[in-house]
Amino acid sequence: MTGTVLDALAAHARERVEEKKRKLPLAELKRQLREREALSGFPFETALREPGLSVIAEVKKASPSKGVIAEHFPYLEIAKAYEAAGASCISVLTEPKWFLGDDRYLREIAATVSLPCIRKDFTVDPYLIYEARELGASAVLLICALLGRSELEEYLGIAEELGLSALVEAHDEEEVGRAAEVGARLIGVNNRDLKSFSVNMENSLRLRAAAPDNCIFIAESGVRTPADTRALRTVGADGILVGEALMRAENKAELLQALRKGYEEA
Ligand SMILES: O=P(O)(O)OC[C@@H](O)[C@@H](O)c1c[nH]c2ccccc12
Repeated sequence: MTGTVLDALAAHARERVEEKKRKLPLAELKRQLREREALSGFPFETALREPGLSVIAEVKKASPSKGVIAEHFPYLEIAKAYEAAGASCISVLTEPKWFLGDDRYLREIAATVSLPCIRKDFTVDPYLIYEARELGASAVLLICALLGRSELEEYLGIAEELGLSALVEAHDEEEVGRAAEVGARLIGVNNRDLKSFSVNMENSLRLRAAAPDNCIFIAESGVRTPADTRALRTVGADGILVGEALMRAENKAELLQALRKGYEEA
């Protein structure tokens, strides 16, 4: 992703938020949430704490780097297949322009499967966190490259208050340090460079040591093979976030099993 694409994604996310606020003001959204039963026990984090390789399986129709991944996109069937295959959690893209995501996909998937779901979007405003809760998510993504330290702290606090977990995404040493400083319990290192699109597994392998021992450490993007998960186990990673490889896999259970096996064998 060129600097401009990440900038454009963030700018478009801000526009989307303004439109959402016009349709349903934050005060009204908050009021709706107060009528809801509290979300307790941080189910997303709890699922990731299970022993063995944790797998966050992503429902993704397209991406800026790959274009359309799934022409035919039966999102509920895909989510159900992930659940049956033994995924720990599900990630659902809600960004509409570049990832062809939709809030509706998240709402329906969260209501259908029993796995905890993360809203995968460009969180540039607290509104998207409250809305994630309303859509049925139990976690949100916070991207360090888009948020300063004080925003990260504020957004983490809002998520916490709503009972949502936050996966804090970092791409380099400085960002991992920032995630740790603000007390992120779930840290994801993206193997995809948000500026150049290039994917390098070495990134998460190298940065494991920069994150606190006791955080849940997730390797994101480009994870495809048992050799990848074997290497990740060796450095002490807890889980993976996999989109494209699982989306394209005819037999999702088989791929998931192979990835787990690679991890167990390390
Ligand atoms: O399809 P992949 O290479 O397995 O990647 C999944 C996930 O890591 C990727 O979709 C992602 C990581 N961080 C993001 C931030 C926004 C949108 C998407 C992402």
